[in-house]
Amino acid sequence: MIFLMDLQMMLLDVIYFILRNSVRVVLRPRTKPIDGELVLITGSGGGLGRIFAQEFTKHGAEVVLWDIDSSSNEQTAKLVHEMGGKAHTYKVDVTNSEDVYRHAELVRKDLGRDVTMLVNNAGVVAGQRMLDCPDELIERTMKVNCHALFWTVKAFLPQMKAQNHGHIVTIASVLGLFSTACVEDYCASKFAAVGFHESLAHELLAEEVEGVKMTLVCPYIVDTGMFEGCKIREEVELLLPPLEPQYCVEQAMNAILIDQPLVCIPRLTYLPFLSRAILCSFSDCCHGTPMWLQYRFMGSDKCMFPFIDSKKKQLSNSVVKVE
Ligand SMILES: NC(=O)C1=CN([C@@H]2O[C@H](COP(=O)(O)OP(=O)(O)OC[C@H]3O[C@@H](n4cnc5c(N)ncnc54)[C@H](OP(=O)(O)O)[C@@H]3O)[C@@H](O)[C@H]2O)C=CC1
Ligand SMILES: CC1=C(/C=C/C(C)=C/C=C/C(C)=C/C=O)C(C)(C)CCC1
Repeated sequence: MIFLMDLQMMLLDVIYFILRNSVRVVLRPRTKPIDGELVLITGSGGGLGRIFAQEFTKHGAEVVLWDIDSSSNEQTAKLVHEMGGKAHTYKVDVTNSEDVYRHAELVRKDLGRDVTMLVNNAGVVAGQRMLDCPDELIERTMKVNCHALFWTVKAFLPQMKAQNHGHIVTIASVLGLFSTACVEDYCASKFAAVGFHESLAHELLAEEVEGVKMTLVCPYIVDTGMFEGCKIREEVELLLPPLEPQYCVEQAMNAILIDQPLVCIPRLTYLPFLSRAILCSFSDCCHGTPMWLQYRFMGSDKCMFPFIDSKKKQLSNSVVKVE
């Protein structure tokens, strides 16, 4: 009897949730104020990380900038200062747990308060065919894109939980939701990042920690140079051009400010995610199956080939320069 009542309650809650979210799509919910929040951004020395620093500053937050490269990170801080914002830079290798814990303590001491929002943005890709790729490069991708999430969350979540206030943002990728050829290291690490993020979100819900929010950001190709050369069929590219970095960050900020749990950018990329869930089990990744036919039609089966070639060229140019 209790089971049936619980089932009925659950179904009513699901219907209420779907209706509420349908209304939210039309009438955008109010954004939360973040002035006064202390936002830590990893990989802030360039690309999306730098723009996140500027956008959080626009909204009145104070930013802590962690990057492995000090000079590009100082550049980001300079841009923030020019906007009248407050930025604090630290040279941190997020793959090194000791380095992360030590710098987390240092931030707490230097600023006299806790980080309230964490944006895990640092990311890398090997850009080589798996069988040609040195083991260290594969390991680096796993460490930066996945292991680092454990270290930073372990460093900052306890205070967020203690104050029942905070927000954890994971910059994953659409390649954490569906995959393509020749980016095995990247897809493995981003699928792992998605799994990590989702499990943590479940943990906070199960523990009824309502004040700590989580947002998973899954962008399509962004024009930052990281995936230079990656190309799908021209006609499809008209519908799905690479994203402008500023647009990508603005969309992510909108999602963060309304506590949205997941955002795929652009929205059209929810479709391949859904189509994978419906059409594909792993065994469907074979010649002639619906998934593969779609990939081939859209040129997404070989979209990374020109990217790998351009990385190879970059590598051989830098070797020639060193010689
Ligand atoms: N560009 C794209 O097409 C897409 C990117 N993404 C994701 O968005 C995020 C940002 O990407 P994007 O801005 O394009 O990439 P960038 O390469 O421009 O920026 C990444 C930053 O992370 C830093 N970084 C790398 N390793 C470490 C480390 N061990 N410790 C601390 N910092 C580190 C880099 O420093 P350095 O330059 O010195 O290596 C760099 O400043 C990544 O997670 C990426 O996977 C998601 C979807 C699409
Ligand atoms: C696979 C695939 C597509 C192409 C996806 C590409 C090219 C994604 C690139 C993403 C990157 C570079 C993410 C970085 O984090 C389409 C056309 C959407 C159709 C469905 C299947």
